[in-house]
Formats: sequence, C-alpha cells, structure tokens
Amino acid sequence: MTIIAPSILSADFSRLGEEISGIEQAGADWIHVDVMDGQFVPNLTFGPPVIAAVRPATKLPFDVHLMIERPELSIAHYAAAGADRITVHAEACVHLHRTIYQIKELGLPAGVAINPGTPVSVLESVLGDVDLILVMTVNPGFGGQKFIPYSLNKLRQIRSMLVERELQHVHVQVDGGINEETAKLVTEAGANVLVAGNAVFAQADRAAAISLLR
Ligand SMILES: O=C(CO)[C@@H](O)[C@H](O)COP(=O)(O)O
Ligand SMILES: [Fe+2]
Repeated sequence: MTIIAPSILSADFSRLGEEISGIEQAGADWIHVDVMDGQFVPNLTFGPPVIAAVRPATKLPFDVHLMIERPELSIAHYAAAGADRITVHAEACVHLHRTIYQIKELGLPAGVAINPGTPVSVLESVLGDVDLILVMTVNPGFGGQKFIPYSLNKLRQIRSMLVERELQHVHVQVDGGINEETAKLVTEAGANVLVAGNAVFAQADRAAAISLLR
C-alpha cells in the first residue's frame, strides 16, 4: 500500500501544531519534516527545538528529511527531538556508510536521499544498509516546484536493483512536485512513499487531497 507523507514545509508555520494534528485527521500516514540549513540548500527552516515543540501534536511518525551539511554532527539531536526516521543526503555525507550506522545505532530507520543530478549508482554500496531510498524529484530547497520527468528512469533503475538483490522491503520515497498526475507515474515506476507539500496543504479539503493521491 502507498504511504502518504505530507510535507509540513507547505503548512502554515504560525499554526504548525494545529496543521500537523489536522493532517493526521485527514488521513496522512507519516509527517514529512524538511530540515534545511541555508548551506546544503538555499533555504532555512527549523531544527530540533521546533520539532520537539510540535512532536506532541500527533502520534504519526516524523519522517525527518535532513537537507543539511555534515548531518553526522546533529543526528542525535534530531533523534532526541522526536524523529522516528531520518534521511540524509548522499551528497552531504563524506562518510555515508558511517552516517547511516550512526542513525541505526540510535534505534531509527535510516534513509538516503539523492538529488536530481546524482546517479543511482551512488546507492549501490549502501542499498543493503538502509530502510529507505529518497529520490528527489525536484532540486531540494523549496516547495511548489515542477516534477523532473527523468526521475522516473531513476525509480525504475532503483526498483530493479532492489528486486535483483532481494531488498524489496526497502521503501522507495519520492519528494517534489507530487500531485494527482505524477503520483500515478511514480508509483508505476516503483515508488511506494509519496511526499506531498502543496498538493495537500494548498488544498481546502486535505482529506480529499490525500485520498486522491492514494
Ligand atoms: O524536500 C522538499 C523540498 O526540498 C519537499 O519535501 C517539499 O516540501 C515538497 O513540496 P511539493 O513539491 O510537494 O510542494
Ligand atoms: Fe522533503
């Protein structure tokens, strides 16, 4: 079954707790939490104190997407703030394998994200160590961007790598420009976790928006 993870980047930050509770009631599966540091990406969001403050707003898992340089320095703070799973960018990790194990040693499932310009081959040596692969379907940093069609080739490649290595339990997540139309394309190409910011939070009826994506 497809997992729907609304991205709170598109929520009203002045009412973040209420927005998160509302999205749980609307039928979300995970809460996607975009952390940006103004270095790895040209935008800045929030860090552990804000995540800890809104953590009581829902029982749903916090899926923390770290778009930050040197994540190894702060992963433990995100875990302590209430992250239920943590994804780091391959491009931001000098010691990717070590960072994945740092997340796992904290007792959390670890994910690896790749940017649109990064080939899937970087995943080969860590595929057996992760719980989730995140294929960025836009360049990270902002919500509301247009889906990059070449991502579909990358999803197909990843799905066949997973089948070949009998790793079908690994989640394949997509993030960026996911809407009713692209949701269909990415699921056909092998994705099973859909992150959606604008396609959920910009809609008046969020329950209907989530059902449509599902
Ligand atoms: O990580 C990111 C952006 O870098 C995302 O999670 C966005 O928040 C997705 O927003 P939409 O493209 O769905 O509006
Ligand atoms: Fe994200």
